[in-house]
Amino acid sequence: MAQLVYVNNPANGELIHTLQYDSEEAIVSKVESAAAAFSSWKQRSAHERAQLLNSWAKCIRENRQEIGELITLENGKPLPEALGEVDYAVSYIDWYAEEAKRIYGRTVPAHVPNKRITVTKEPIGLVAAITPWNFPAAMMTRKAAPALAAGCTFIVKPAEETPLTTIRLIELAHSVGIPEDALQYVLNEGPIVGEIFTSHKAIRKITFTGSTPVGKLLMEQSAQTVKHVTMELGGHAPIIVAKDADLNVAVEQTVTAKFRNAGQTCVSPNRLIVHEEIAEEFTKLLVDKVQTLKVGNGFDPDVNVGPIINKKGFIKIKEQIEDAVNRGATLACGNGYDIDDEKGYYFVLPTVITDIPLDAKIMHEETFGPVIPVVTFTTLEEAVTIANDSPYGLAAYFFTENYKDGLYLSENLQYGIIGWNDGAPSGAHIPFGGMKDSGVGREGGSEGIEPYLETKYLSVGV
Ligand SMILES: NC(=O)C1=CN([C@@H]2O[C@H](COP(=O)(O)OP(=O)(O)OC[C@H]3O[C@@H](n4cnc5c(N)ncnc54)[C@H](OP(=O)(O)O)[C@@H]3O)[C@@H](O)[C@H]2O)C=CC1
Ligand SMILES: O=C(O)CCCCC(=O)O
Repeated sequence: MAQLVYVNNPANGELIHTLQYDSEEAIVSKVESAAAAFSSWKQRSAHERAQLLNSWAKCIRENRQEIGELITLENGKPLPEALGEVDYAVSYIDWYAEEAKRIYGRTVPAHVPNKRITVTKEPIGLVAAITPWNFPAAMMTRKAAPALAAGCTFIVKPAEETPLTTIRLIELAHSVGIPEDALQYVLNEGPIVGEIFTSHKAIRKITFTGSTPVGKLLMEQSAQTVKHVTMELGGHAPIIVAKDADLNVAVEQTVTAKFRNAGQTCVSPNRLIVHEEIAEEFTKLLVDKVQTLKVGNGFDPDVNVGPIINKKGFIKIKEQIEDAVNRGATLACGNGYDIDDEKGYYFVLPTVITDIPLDAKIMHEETFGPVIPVVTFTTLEEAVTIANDSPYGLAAYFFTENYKDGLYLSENLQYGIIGWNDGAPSGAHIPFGGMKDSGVGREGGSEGIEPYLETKYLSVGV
């Protein structure tokens, strides 16, 4: 009997759908058919690939409500956020449909008169993706759209918590004419699929979004077949609030950035580093705002913060809160859970922690939950030291009205994405990715198609 995948609603634990795992033989066979589809897909003109991507985007827009509801059902995020994710996911397809037409080569002046030198770009081949549950639509299109635009074929393993969104997006792609073999999904446990993807020679690139330990493992495994990799891994974003910051803007943007997706976002702020002279006022404004957030089922129109994806995620959050309290921290608001272990749902009240020592776990480990600690600083140098004291380097934010301080912070924060008076810097048109343990490579922007291309150099003697 084939093993089953049970997809449950994280807001109430109810079973939504049951799917069958692909056997290992079936996964290999899908990989091989996707590899075989490469020669014909890459021969389609860039304009034809772009047209097919545009048709896919149009079709997703026509089914926006259905996909949004699917995301809320299997991921738990509030429906308006899920619909926003559908728009965000489509924006990657729009962007790369256009970028498909701008894959330029160049001619190079030769060093001798009797040579002509050209450099061209070619699609890398079959790309395998492993995606997480926190943005089941956007993390898939952010990888599939540039791959298909470049002329690569694509196979994806979605997270076991949220496979339905991926499956539906792929069905829609096929319905508009993207060839079935060129865009496929597989279902099985992460380690099993990871092993097959990384060892199979036909796969030329692995693109992954997920935890840092799994990313490191995939990089190690990919070394055996010298695959290209893009790794979008964990984060531990600081927010620095300078004493001249517009506090209302800083609070508004902190709350939006922190509590979307119940804090389960790699660019979610994980530490607030606030100037000592404004810390009391800022914290009061923050706590007042956080206490207005309503936690519950994402289909309830009043709800702002949905459930935690699963028990493992909940335990990590609870341990970080308990560790902070054991070290003498104060819970300025929050401090509550609504969980049912038997049914399988886990809600965490939005929590602000103060009086916390710098060596507390939450100050160093990714939380992936609706909890944020506040620490204070005296000088900007000290704020930067605290902010950079992390193995991660994905996103950092700061709020200041002072131009010189802003330049100092943007130049000294060791992070790939910087938001200056901006808690929402993401977009299909910008390069998203991190430094240090947060990963390798960039997704989005003109940078996001390069990793799907090989460079070929032709020297002609004349
Ligand atoms: N950068 C980001 O955006 C994300 C960061 N995280 C961080 O990771 C923590 C744990 O979340 P979790 O979902 O367990 O993250 P994982 O990294 O374990 O899962 C992400 C994806 O990787 C797959 N996977 C797991 N193990 C392997 C493996 N050995 N080889 C190949 N693929 C694998 C998963 O498959 P399967 O579902 O089958 O296990 C899933 O599709 C979170 O609390 C958060 O801190 C998590 C998700 C996204
Ligand atoms: O959390 C992630 O996995 C990536 C963040 C996706 C949302 C964004 O692009 O801001």
